[in-house]
Amino acid sequence: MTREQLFEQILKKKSYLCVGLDTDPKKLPQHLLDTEDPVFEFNRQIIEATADLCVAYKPNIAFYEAQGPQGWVSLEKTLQVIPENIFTIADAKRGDIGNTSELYARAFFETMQFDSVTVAPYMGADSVKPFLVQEGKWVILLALTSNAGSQDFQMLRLEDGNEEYLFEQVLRTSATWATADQMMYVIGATQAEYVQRVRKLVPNHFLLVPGVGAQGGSLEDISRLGMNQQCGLLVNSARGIIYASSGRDFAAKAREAALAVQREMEVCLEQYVRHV
Ligand SMILES: O=c1ccn([C@@H]2O[C@H](COP(=O)(O)O)[C@@H](O)[C@H]2O)c(=O)[nH]1
Repeated sequence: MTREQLFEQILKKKSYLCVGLDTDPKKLPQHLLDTEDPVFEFNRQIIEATADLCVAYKPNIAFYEAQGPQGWVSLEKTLQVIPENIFTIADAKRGDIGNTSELYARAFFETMQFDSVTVAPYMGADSVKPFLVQEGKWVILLALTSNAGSQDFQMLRLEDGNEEYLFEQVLRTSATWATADQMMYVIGATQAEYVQRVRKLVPNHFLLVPGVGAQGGSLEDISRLGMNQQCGLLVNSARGIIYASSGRDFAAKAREAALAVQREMEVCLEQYVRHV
């Protein structure tokens, strides 16, 4: 999917919601446990209930890997039921020496047909570039994450005369590896106060923003400070949507939660994106 196609979907749905499919077998509604593949059945119903309200789905790969071979089967089946025009993100946080990264890229872009994969920047250019060779596929690079530990390295000040934060150096350097048509960045919703610094370095890139909902980040703040004229944001919520209810009504309640976010997004789009 291209940046323009993604923006078209955002305008059409008046939404930049990414639903996180962080499906924990321990949290599944009781009545699904008798089905052949409860994780898939849960995802299928969540997707059916939310597909018109979101523009992306982001399964966090940990939830599937932890289940062994059956987890990979559930993930593959889930990918098959995501409608074509919805952007898919493998939140896998990969990256290794070049030849290993090539195989990670093959795993997520060929064996499984994801549109994008999250990648850690710590090993540098040769660990990221193998994910950039396939047209239409995206790298989403970790830049300023939503967790408290982001302070440990990402917020270190560099003694380079500019006193930049390390995350700013990551943005500056990695922006030379790929254009805004192939690279996005993870910026936590809990980091809204730094988003203007991010936008100075990468004004046109899409930002994948986790951390609203369960982690307490503000959708309004991140939208006001982080939007560009093509929206430029995919805001993820997982637990706040998929676990809105643990009962038989889980899909209907997930829809209600997604709808509430989409309505807030519609207002933000009208306010902050000029040609909406
Ligand atoms: O900085 C980051 C990077 C990734 N995540 C992932 O996003 C979701 C958030 O889930 P919620 O339930 O909406 O909190 C999850 O998969 C994280 O691993 C992040 O939270 N922060």
